Amino acid sequence: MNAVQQKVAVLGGGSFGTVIANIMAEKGIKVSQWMRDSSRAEEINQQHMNTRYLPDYPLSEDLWATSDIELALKEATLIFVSIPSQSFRSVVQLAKPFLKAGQMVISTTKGIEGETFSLMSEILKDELPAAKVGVLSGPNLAKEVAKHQLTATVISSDDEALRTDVQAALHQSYFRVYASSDMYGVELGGTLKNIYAIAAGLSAALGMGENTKSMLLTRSLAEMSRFAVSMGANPMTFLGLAGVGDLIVTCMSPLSRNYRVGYALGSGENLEEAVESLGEVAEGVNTIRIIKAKADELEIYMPLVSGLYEVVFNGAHVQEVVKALMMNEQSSDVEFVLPREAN
Ligand SMILES: NC(=O)C1=CN([C@@H]2O[C@H](COP(=O)(O)OP(=O)(O)OC[C@H]3O[C@@H](n4cnc5c(N)ncnc54)[C@H](OP(=O)(O)O)[C@@H]3O)[C@@H](O)[C@H]2O)C=CC1
Ligand SMILES: O=C(CO)COP(=O)(O)O
Repeated sequence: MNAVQQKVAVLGGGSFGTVIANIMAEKGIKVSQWMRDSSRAEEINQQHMNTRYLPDYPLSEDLWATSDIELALKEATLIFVSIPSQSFRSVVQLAKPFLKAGQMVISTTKGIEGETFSLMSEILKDELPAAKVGVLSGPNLAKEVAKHQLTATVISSDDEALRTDVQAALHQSYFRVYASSDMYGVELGGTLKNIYAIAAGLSAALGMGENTKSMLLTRSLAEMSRFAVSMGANPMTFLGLAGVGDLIVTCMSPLSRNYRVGYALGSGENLEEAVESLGEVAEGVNTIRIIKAKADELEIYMPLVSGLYEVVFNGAHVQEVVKALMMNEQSSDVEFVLPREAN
């Protein structure tokens, strides 16, 4: 089907759901955006704004929002789910009675379900066994996309038709969509980098230099790819937009909510205050806890995650943790070239 003839539904009324829906509405695709708050849906329909999540960014007059999930999903062939990981499964369950076999359902969520250690694609497969599943992830700060800053992302799926349909639906003069078949790697890239964005924000608040930033980013990439490979992902995925690309943007931009939580912690706020003052989702906070538990269980070496966990949840002093990290046994640079054990 021609992209413009598709009917698309986006589940989620936050910053990312809104920009994704808006990209497609701007190019004439029929889009319905579902959100639980009917007054916000009215605001999008009448004022063409989402002032809670994207203040100051005018939206397409063709973007239509509703709080009626059945209506939103009616006749939709492509469905994006842009809901924080903690509520993702419950929203998919809400949508389930209105979905048909063979529909394409794509997660844009960068998090893990703690109780089951499921990525969002796994929740989709679990809840909707007859759907075609994909994930969209990459360096995509919602507020920059809303301003039409030139941006690229990745669509990953085993299903070639899904990849090409999403590329066609989202391609814009300011938005490019690259394809991947490593769904697990793409999804883990987007999820894990949130942890290191908290570490980067924290270090920025403490005045780290450029050498330190570079070391932190590169060792974060080493650690996240080590974890992902031990879970079955392809390390080459981490060279792409969904790996190093998303790590760079999230660790360097104060627009990142995870970076902002880290910055607030480094400026002396406690975790509760930092999350409260943000007022939006920062997936990395839960992800630290979930990944730390998994790394301990599987004995995966993740010194940055362990150190950050101590600082964020156990009140350890950053300087002490940093000193211990720096004095650790020296190791291999790229362990896919020189294995750590061989050093
Ligand atoms: N923002 C960004 O730059 C990007 C975000 N992402 C990812 O997209 C996902 C969504 O993030 P984002 O849109 O930014 O989040 P926001 O915090 O901006 O918005 C969250 C949205 O989810 C809704 N929501 C939460 N729980 C429920 C529920 N139980 N039922 C219905 N709606 C619910 C909220 O509704 P309500 O307002 O009523 O509470 C709100 O509309 C995250 O995993 C994030 O990592 C990915 C790329 C970029
Ligand atoms: O994933 C993002 C950019 O790609 C958004 O990051 P935050 O959730 O930290 O704002």
